Amino acid sequence: MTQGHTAPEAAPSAAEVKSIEEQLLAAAAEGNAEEVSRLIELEADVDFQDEEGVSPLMRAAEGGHTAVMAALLQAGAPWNAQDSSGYCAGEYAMGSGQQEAVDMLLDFAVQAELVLGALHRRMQVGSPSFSAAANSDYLTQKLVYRGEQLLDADGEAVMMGWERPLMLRHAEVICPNAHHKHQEEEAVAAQVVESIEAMAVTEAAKAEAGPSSQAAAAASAAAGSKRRKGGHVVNVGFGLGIVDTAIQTHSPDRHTIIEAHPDVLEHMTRTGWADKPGVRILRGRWQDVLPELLAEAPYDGIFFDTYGEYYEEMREFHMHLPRLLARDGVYSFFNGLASDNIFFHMVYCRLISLELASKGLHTEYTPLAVGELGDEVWQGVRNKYWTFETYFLPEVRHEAQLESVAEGEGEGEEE
Ligand SMILES: C[S@@+](CC[C@H](N)C(=O)[O-])C[C@H]1O[C@@H](n2cnc3c(N)ncnc32)[C@H](O)[C@@H]1O
Repeated sequence: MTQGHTAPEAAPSAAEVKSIEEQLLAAAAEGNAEEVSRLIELEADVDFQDEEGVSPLMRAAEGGHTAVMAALLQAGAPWNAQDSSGYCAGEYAMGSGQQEAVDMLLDFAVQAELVLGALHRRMQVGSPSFSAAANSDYLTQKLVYRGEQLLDADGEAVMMGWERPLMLRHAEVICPNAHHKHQEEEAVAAQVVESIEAMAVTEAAKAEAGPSSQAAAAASAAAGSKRRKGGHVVNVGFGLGIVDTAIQTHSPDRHTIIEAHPDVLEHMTRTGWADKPGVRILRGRWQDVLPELLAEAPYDGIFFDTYGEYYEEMREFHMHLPRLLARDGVYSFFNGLASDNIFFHMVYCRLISLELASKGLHTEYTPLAVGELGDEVWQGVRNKYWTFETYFLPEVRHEAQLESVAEGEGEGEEE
C-alpha cells in the first residue's frame, strides 16, 4: 500500500446534492424500474412534485415506462395529482402518445374510484344530511334569465344556449318518435345500399345472402318503436327548456318534467309549460318526487341534467334506472363531469359505464364536435365550465334490449 497523499474529493455543492425524491423523479423519467424500487424501499416520498408540480408518475407516464408506473402506483402515488398547469399523469401519457400507459392509468383510476366511492358511501351511511345537502344552497338563490343564459346569484351559468345542438341530439336519442324517423331513414339508406349491391351480384347469390344485417336491425328496432309510438318521456332539470322544447317536436304521448328551483318553476308557468297537453310537471328535487316518478314507471326515454349536484347524486339516480327505464327505452344525461380535464372526464365516462353495467345497462358514447367556443360565448359568465372541442353523448339501454336486437339479426341472417 503506498503512503502517497491523495487530495480529498471536492464535496458536491448544495445545488448538486439530489434529494432522494429528486433521484426518484430522475429514475422514473429514465424508466429505471430497479432504481425506482430501491428508492421506494428507502422510503422516498412517491407523492413528491417538483417546483412545477411534476411527479415521478407523470414522468414515467410521459415515457411510457409501465413497470415504473406500476411500482409507483402500488406504493401509493396519486394517479390524479396535477402539475402547476393542471395536467395529470394521464395527460402526460396522452400527450406523448403512450397508449399503454394511458390504458394502465385509466384502469387504475377507475378501480381506485370504485373502491374509494364505495368506502366513502359506507362512511356516509346514517348521515341524514348527506343527500339533502347536495344543492340546497343553489335552490335558495335568486336566478336570472338573460337571453340564452340562466345564471345563479354568483353569476355562474346554470345553463347556456351554446348547448342547444347537444340538447337537440339528446332529445332525438331518447324520443321514440325521433328514433322511428331515424330508423326509417336508416332502413331506406340500407335499401339503397342493397339495391346498389344488387346490381353487382347475381340474383342467385343475392338470395343466398339474405337481407343485410343492418336492414334487419333497423326493421327490428323500428318495429319496437312503432309499438311505443310517441312514448312517455322524462326530463330531469328544465333550465332554459331547450331539451324539453326539442322533446315536444318529437310528439311524445306524455312528457314529464322534474324541476326543483322555484324561479325556474315560475318561468315554466309564465311560458305556458303547465298548460301544454300531455305535459306533467313534478315540482321538487328528483330525490323528493321519486315515489311519484316510480309510480308511473317505466318510461320510454329519460334525460338527466341537473345543476349543483355531484357524481354521487347522478349515481344515486342511476340506481333507480333499471326500474325507471322501459325494456326498449333509452336513457341519456348531460355528460359534463370533470369538463376541464380530459383524462378525468375519461375516467368518469368509464366509471359510469361500469356502474351502469352492474345494473344490466349498456352505455355507448357518440362523439359530437363542439368546436372551439370563443370568449364571446362566456361573456357575463363567471366561470367557463366547458373546455373540450368534443362532446361524448351517452346512450344507455338495457343489455336485454341489445341482446334481443342481436338475436333478431341472427334470425334474419339464418333465413
Ligand atoms: C343545466 S339546467 C338543465 C338545462 C336543460 N337541459 C335545458 O335544455 O335547458 C339544470 C336544471 O336542473 C334543475 N335542478 C337542479 N337540481 C335538481 C334536482 N335535484 N331535481 C330536479 N331539478 C334540479 C335546476 O334548477 C335547473 O333548472
